[in-house]
Amino acid sequence: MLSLKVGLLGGGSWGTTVASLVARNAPITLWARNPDTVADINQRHRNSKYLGDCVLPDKLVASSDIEETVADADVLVMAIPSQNFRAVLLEVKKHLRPWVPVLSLTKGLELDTRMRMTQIINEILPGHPVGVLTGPNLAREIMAGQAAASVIAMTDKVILCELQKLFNSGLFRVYTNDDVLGCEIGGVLKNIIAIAVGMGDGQGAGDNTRAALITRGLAEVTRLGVAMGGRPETFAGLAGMGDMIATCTSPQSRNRHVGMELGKGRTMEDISREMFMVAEGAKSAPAVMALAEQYGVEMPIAQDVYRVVTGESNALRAFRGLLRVDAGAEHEPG
Ligand SMILES: NC(=O)C1=CN([C@@H]2O[C@H](COP(=O)(O)OP(=O)(O)OC[C@H]3O[C@@H](n4cnc5c(N)ncnc54)[C@H](O)[C@@H]3O)[C@@H](O)[C@H]2O)C=CC1
Ligand SMILES: O=C(CO)COP(=O)(O)O
Repeated sequence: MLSLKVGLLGGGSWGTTVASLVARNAPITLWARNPDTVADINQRHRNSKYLGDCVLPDKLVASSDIEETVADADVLVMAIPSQNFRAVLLEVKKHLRPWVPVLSLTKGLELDTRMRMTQIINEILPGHPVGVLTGPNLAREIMAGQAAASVIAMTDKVILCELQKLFNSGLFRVYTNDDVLGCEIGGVLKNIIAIAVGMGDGQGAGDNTRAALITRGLAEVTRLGVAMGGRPETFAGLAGMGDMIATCTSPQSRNRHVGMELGKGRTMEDISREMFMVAEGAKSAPAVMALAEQYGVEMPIAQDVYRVVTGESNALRAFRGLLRVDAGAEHEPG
């Protein structure tokens, strides 16, 4: 057991899953804003709302007191959806000790500012080492004890290796990477492509179509990621291709689910009304398109997803539109 104390904020599916992984290696407190979730975790070792009947480790302690969770933490982990991330971090700032590493699990951009979560952390908590944990990691599968791999990215190599030990276990292999931007943006952008794939699947598209969308989707994700400063090989790794495959093909993915429902002709408003979990791709799409414009990168698939989630177009038209885009050289020079 490591002696580092971990505070994790966010009592949803992924926050609870990662807290359960860490509980094997180090003492951890999970902060959830909903007192029923806190009671469920502490008394029944379940998070029934988000993870059904999955049994959580006895050692996992939950709290509804953010100060208690953060004040003596040696490491802070953020599992708060992107549009609420800043507000929670501002609350944290009052209680966190200096230099404590802060790790984001969140796969979205802040809509108003187009900022990545690590940029928000740097702005609000300057001086704290900042990183991300990301990869093909569907929460329920991991809770069911299935093997998975992930990437932890941070520029400080010494802290990175210490943090790797917190999350790594037999069935959850954690690799290290120093390309924070590439890993983080890979996790954001694959959600948009998963919506596109869902839109196709919802209309009964075939396996060839799905493979084409995933592959061409990865090409445009890589173009934007590299233009922003990420490394090409990151997008061929777990945080890029790996997460793209898992999210675009799994019935467990919330982003793909949103796409499927759009593909069946439903509106975003209708779909959101029924969902209590976050689908980050739908929220981040406008910020992604703004970044594509800023960096002068063409993203025809993301552009169509953007038009559909904002109600400017519908899934059927989007698909036809994609087929009309001229097919150029597969690999652009440069
Ligand atoms: N579920 C998964 O398999 C994975 C999710 N992620 C990412 O992790 C992040 C969190 O996702 P999930 O836990 O799955 O979402 P979720 O929808 O299951 O849960 C979100 C949680 O955040 C809490 N929350 C929202 N706003 C809050 C606020 N202002 N203060 C306190 N708590 C607040 C909600 O109460 C809820 O407990 C997302 O960015 C997602 O893309 C990453 C990898 C896997
Ligand atoms: O990020 C994820 C898997 O790696 C989870 O994807 P969804 O948010 O689409 O469920």
